[in-house]
Amino acid sequence: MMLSVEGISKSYGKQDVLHDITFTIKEPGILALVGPNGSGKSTLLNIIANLVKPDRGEVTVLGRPNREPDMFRKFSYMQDNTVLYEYLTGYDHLQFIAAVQQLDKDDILAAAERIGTAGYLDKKVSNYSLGMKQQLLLTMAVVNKPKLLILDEPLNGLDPTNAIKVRNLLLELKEEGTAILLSSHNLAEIDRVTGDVLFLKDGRLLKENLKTLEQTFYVLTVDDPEAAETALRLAGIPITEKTGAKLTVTPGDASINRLFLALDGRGIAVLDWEKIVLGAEDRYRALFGEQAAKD
Ligand SMILES: Nc1ncnc2c1ncn2[C@@H]1O[C@H](COP(=O)(O)OP(=O)(O)OP(=O)(O)O)[C@@H](O)[C@H]1O
Repeated sequence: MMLSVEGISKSYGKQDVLHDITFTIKEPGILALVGPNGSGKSTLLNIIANLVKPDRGEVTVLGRPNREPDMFRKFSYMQDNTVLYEYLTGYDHLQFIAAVQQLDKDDILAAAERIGTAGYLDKKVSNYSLGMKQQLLLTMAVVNKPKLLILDEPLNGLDPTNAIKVRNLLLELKEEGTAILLSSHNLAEIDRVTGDVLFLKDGRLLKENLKTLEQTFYVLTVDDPEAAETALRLAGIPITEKTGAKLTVTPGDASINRLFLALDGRGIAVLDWEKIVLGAEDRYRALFGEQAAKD
């Protein structure tokens, strides 16, 4: 078990920010945390990292309570850039972490090369752009090669080139056996790195796997829509919409082959077809509405 979050609740005064949040990460992979501004994403990540105390609930990291003093060695938490010191260099920041984590200079340089910060480590953070700060934070998070990596908005402020680099890095880390929990507002990027999404709504979690078959639709254009409707119903394949010659079907567990066979068996010709997989943004709109999607 990489991470277990069990019954976490947190209020600030009368405001119920998190209500009985429970989820686990059992194996290496990427899990995204999504919700509108102020929905409690940072509060939840801060609680997991033991920076904020919950009112109720337990967090265990790699099988041990997150409150144990040396737990900071086991996982990394990338917060926003307010944790950086403007008057120190990037190297100073990494040296501090290396001292605490008992790492050496080679570890620092390897992480800096990997993330692309090596060229400006000797500059003071006050001279960094938003994207450079973001990359330094990421270097600080990966330098100890953690098994569990928690990232709060890792793509903030990155230009497309660096966003692609970070995306590839996340996918590489996953392949190397890292479990990653990240919050992000960039739903298109989430679709590119994972289908596992936790949506935070009104203090409660909705766990979704966006790559499941319920998120997959086929839009078929057929020569005889009435006969096709009957054939698909008989085959137990649900039709969610019918407009003229176009049928939208959700085959569920049924394969696309079965769908074609059901039609072909009755001599119905499929003139055109399109596969549509709903992503994080579609699901976000359905849960939070159009307004929230513009946040
Ligand atoms: N220390 C605190 N004291 C009082 N209220 C707080 C505190 N920290 C957070 N809150 C409130 O809790 C709610 C959730 O805040 P949080 O920062 O966790 O949201 P978020 O989902 O990370 O938002 P964003 O996407 O804008 O970063 C907000 O209404 C915020 O005002």
